[in-house]
Amino acid sequence: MSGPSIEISGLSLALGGTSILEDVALRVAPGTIQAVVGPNGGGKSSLVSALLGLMPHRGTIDIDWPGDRPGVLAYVPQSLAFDPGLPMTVSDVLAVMCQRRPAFLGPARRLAGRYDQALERVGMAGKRHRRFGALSGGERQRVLLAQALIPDPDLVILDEPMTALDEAGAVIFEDVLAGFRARGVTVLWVEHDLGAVRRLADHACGLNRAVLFNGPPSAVLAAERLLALFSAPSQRSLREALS
Ligand SMILES: Nc1ncnc2c1ncn2[C@@H]1O[C@H](COP(=O)(O)OP(=O)(O)OP(=O)(O)O)[C@@H](O)[C@H]1O
Repeated sequence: MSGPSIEISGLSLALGGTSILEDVALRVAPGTIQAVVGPNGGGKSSLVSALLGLMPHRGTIDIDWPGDRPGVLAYVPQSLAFDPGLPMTVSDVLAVMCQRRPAFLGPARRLAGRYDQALERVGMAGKRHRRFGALSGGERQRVLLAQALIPDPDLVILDEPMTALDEAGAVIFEDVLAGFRARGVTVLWVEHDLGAVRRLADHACGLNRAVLFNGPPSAVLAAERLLALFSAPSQRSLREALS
């Protein structure tokens, strides 16, 4: 199965009485890599949470899977809230994130063989039995990326997956993304590295409470738009100014 399309319309979300997202509309075509860029606190992770069904919101999010059944979704979180003292191995963490059966029973048989393969893909071969809490930040990030490869996803949601990755890790990430593209996986990718977005995304959406722009990176990531996106005091007036 190839990836689904995503249609977000009229999405508004408030937290603690503060408006976080306002009337967000975004269409992601099947099998494309859609980046979401914007300033800290601009609502990118909140958009991801709404997409994952984790945050109450107004408006609609339609994921249109090809075929007659929903496909497989993988999610790479921005970070994992984790007590580094917990006696959990890399394998345990993969089991917690990739399967419904309790992690203490070990990996589901159907997935067990894929752990080593996924860890090797992200340059973590042989580290399956290491304590997760003892890994470096970049190594943990690689494990988070590896867990998204295990279920063979049709839709992948990445929330700042390059954070903490070194140069070799960034090359691996780019290769993983190329693999998703080749398989027709739909990717929604929150990212701060605008150079990577320019190189790798099909479309880039500028989000700061509202969508300020969306289109091919070469067309929309121009200096004046980025300045507006990252310094805007009033998003509504900017959106009008940019349209
Ligand atoms: N539970 C909450 N209650 C109140 N405000 C919240 C809550 N969670 C997030 N926020 C606020 O919502 C806003 C958007 O946060 P979000 O994490 O979506 O931004 P972001 O664009 O992903 O930022 P970053 O680039 O820093 O990761 C922030 O101002 C944040 O403080």
